[in-house]
Amino acid sequence: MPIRLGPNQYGKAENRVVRVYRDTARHQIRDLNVSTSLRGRFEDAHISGDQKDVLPTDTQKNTVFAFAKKIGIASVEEFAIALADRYLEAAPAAEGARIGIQEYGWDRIQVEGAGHDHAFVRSGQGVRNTVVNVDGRGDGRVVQVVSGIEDLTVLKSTGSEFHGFLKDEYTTLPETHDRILATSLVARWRYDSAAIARGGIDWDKSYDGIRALLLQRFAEIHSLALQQTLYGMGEAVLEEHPKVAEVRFSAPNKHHFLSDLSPFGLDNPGEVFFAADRPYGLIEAAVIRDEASEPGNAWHAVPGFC
Ligand SMILES: O=c1[nH]c(=O)c2[nH]c(=O)[nH]c2[nH]1
Repeated sequence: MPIRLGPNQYGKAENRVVRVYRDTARHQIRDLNVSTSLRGRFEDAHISGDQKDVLPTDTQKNTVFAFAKKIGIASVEEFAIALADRYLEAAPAAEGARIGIQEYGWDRIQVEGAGHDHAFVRSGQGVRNTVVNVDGRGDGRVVQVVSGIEDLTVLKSTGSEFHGFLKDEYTTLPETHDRILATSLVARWRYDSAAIARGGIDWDKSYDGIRALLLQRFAEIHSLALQQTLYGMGEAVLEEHPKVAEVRFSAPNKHHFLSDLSPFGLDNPGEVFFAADRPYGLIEAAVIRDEASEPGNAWHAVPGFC
């Protein structure tokens, strides 16, 4: 029976590494969840069981911690690219490496109006992430970076409408000119591969700017649908960040239904809502620059995006 090995990759998932910078009394920390994967010519490992080409996942884990000390974590993107390059150097059978990182933010605890030197509180608004794919080695290698934010829960209590939609015999949804709009946003943006190759991207600054812009546009756009809000947010990112080639969103529409208080003789002009858990609308969209570079493997194994 003709049978062959299909797509495969292997690595160490969810290495939780915390790097403390303690060169001065004012410490800094970076708190990461790093998942590594190698892909390439690994048929022997699967078919005959010969592991000569396999750089163990344990070694991949050790490299994450050793690199956190040796090169530090300037940004999740830089750290991921350095790890990918290292694995490709160490494992000749590997043709590509994928490094996914989530970063948990920590704010300084405020004590008497000042941020404490070494006590932190987890920042609660969205988890930064990146997925880096490197194919090949040396000058000809292709580096793709998709960075983003997840679990960014936002709500506006007005400035959102939904009407004029298609109706059939099963439609019961009332049209509304004033509703709550809320979502737990996942946004990912792909950097142009040519811009990455030229270098000089300030990854942390770019992340901070895009995050702030997404929030600003969510607040400012008078929404006619979550779809239109997402498009407007993506458009703003592409306009202000020339090194970004495309933005993709996955946004659950966290429905807030007006509670019917009429049985109790009470009116309810948009004041009391039932926050439904499920089902939820799931709105997903990509906003793409016309002359964007080809994505190549950029979206490799990034689930949840159309
Ligand atoms: O912003 C929305 N988009 C939809 O597609 C949709 N569908 C729905 O029932 N409510 C909403 N809201």
